[in-house]
Amino acid sequence: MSMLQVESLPREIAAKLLDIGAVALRPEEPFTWTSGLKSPIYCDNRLTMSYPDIRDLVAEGFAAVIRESYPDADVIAGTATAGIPHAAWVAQKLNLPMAYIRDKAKGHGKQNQIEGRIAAGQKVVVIEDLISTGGSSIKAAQAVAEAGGEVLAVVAIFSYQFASAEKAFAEAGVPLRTLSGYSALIDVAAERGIVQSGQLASLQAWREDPASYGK
Ligand SMILES: O=P(O)(O)OC[C@H]1O[C@H](OP(=O)(O)OP(=O)(O)O)[C@H](O)[C@@H]1O
Ligand SMILES: O=C(O)c1cc(=O)[nH]c(=O)[nH]1
Repeated sequence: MSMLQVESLPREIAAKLLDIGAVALRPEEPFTWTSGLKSPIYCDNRLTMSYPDIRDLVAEGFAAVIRESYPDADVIAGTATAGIPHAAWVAQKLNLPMAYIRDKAKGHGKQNQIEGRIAAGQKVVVIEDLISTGGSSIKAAQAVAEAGGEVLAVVAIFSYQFASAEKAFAEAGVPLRTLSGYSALIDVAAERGIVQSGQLASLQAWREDPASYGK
């Protein structure tokens, strides 16, 4: 692949998500998110698994961020389920151990929440596919901390960049880095004529107050 330009990743990844139909707009029948919020948009980053060039672009992006900002990471830990494959690809690129974090401990077997090894004191980068409220990945980071790991950051493919999510990460003391996000997505979608200028204001207003949408 050609030289990776981290600065151009937000638009590049947003364009790829649009290319593969990962972004669905459905204002007439809002999606229900994992947090319970209703949304006119759903971004299915799981589809990137099916495209080797796109999943490799994502893995290169993650690897570049980790090499640059978290070079002393000991473990790459994916959030279950959608973060797991991306964690595996970047751990392989960086030749680092990998683990994954379930949303809750198993009710049988070893009753683990974390699978794989995270030893006390190890520095961990958590890989997530997408940040809406941030609730899932903050919970995952807290599980790592309870296991004795030191969370260096959550690094995600995409964030809706809600102010409330940024506040939640700040309050939890968990640094967040993302490869792409809603602003880049809306810019590229507008340039392509996928969203019309008349829809931009309502998409912007939705992002400023997502909790009120559909109420
Ligand atoms: O920032 P949040 O508000 O927590 O939302 C984002 C989370 O929601 C999705 O997971 P989902 O619960 O759909 O499960 P999956 O990863 O197993 O598909 C996504 O993969 C993130 O983990
Ligand atoms: O918040 C969620 O559940 C969510 C939103 C979204 O756009 N994509 C996704 O996979 N999950």
